[in-house]
Amino acid sequence: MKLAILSREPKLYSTKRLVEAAELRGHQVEVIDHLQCNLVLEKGAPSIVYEGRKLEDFDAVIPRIGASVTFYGTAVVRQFEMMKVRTAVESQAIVRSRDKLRSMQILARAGVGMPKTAFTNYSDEVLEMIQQVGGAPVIIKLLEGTQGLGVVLAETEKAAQSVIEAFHNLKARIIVQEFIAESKGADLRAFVVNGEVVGAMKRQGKEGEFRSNLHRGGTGKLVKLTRAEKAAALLATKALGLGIAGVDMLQSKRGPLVLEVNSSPGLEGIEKATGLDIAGKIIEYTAELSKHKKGSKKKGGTKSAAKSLPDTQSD
Ligand SMILES: Nc1ncnc2c1ncn2[C@@H]1O[C@H](COP(=O)(O)OP(=O)(O)OP(=O)(O)O)[C@@H](O)[C@H]1O
Ligand SMILES: [Mg+2]
Ligand SMILES: [Mg+2]
Repeated sequence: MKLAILSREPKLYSTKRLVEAAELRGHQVEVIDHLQCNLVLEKGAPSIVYEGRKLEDFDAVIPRIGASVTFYGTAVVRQFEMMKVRTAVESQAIVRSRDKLRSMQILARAGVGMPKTAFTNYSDEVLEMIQQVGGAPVIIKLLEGTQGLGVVLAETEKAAQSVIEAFHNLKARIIVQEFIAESKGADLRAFVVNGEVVGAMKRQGKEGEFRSNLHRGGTGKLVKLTRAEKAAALLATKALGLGIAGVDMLQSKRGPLVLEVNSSPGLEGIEKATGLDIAGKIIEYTAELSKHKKGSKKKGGTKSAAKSLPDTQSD
C-alpha cells in the first residue's frame, strides 16, 4: 500500500518505528506534517496540497495527532476520508476521545468501569462535588493536563476545597474523581489494535508517588491482563470507535477502572516494556483496512471497531 503517516515529528520514536515497520513489509510510506497540509474544498473533488503538490493515490493514513492540534489535525484526517483514503483511526473517533467529558459520558453509557467522576461549570457547591464522589481523599485533575501534570491528590476535604476553588478562580476546567487507593501508584496501559489487545504494561510510579506516568519517573513492565481487564479495554475502545487505542486503567477492588483512552498512543513505552512489535501490528492492520476501499459496500475480513459506533453523531 501507499501509506501516509500524519506526524509533526519524523524523528519521534513512534513515527520512526511505523516507517520502519511499513518499509519492512514492502509498503511505500511517507511522513506528512498535517499542519503543513492545505485543504482544498470544491464540489465533489476534495484535495490536499502539501509542499506545493497534491497528495494523490494514498491507500491509507495513520494519524498521529498531538492533543494540542486536534482541531486542524482531525480536519486533515477528515479530508483524507473524503478522498476515500482509509484511516487507521477515524477523525470523529479522535475528536470524541479528545473531549474528556464526552468520552467519559460515552464510556459510562457503554458500561465501562471508571472511578466515580464529577464535572462542573465552576460551581460554588464545592463540598457537594467532593461528596458526590465519596468524600476525601479525592483526585482533582485539570481537564487539559497531560503526563501527570495537573493531577492533584487532595487528602482532606479542606485541601480539596482550596484546590478546587483555586482552579475555578483561574477559570481552569477540572474534574473531581474518587481516589483509588488500591491501585497503589500503578496503572495499566492496554494497547488495542483492531479489536485486540496487542500488548499491555503496568506502570508503577516511583516511591511515594501516586502518579504512574513514565514522565514522572514511573517504570513500565510487561503484564498479562486478566480477562476482565482485557474486556474493559476492548469495550472502551469499541465505544469510542477507535481502530487503535491506548487504554489506561486502574486496578481496583471492583475490577478495572478506565481512566482514559488515547487515540494516538505512544509506542516507545509499550514496545520497550514488552519487547513486542506493536508498530508491525499497526501496519498490518492498516494494510488490511486499505484493501477494503472506503465507500465500497463489501465488508471484508477486517473487524474494524469503527464499524459499530454507538455514537453516530457526525458533522
Ligand atoms: N482516580 C485516581 N485514583 C488513583 N490514582 C489515580 C487516579 N487518577 C489518576 N491516578 C494516577 O495519576 C496518574 C495520572 O493521571 P491521568 O492519567 O488521569 O492524567 P495524565 O496522565 O496527566 O493525563 P494523560 O494520561 O491524558 O496524559 C495515573 O496514571 C494514575 O497513576
Ligand atoms: Mg495518564
Ligand atoms: Mg492522555
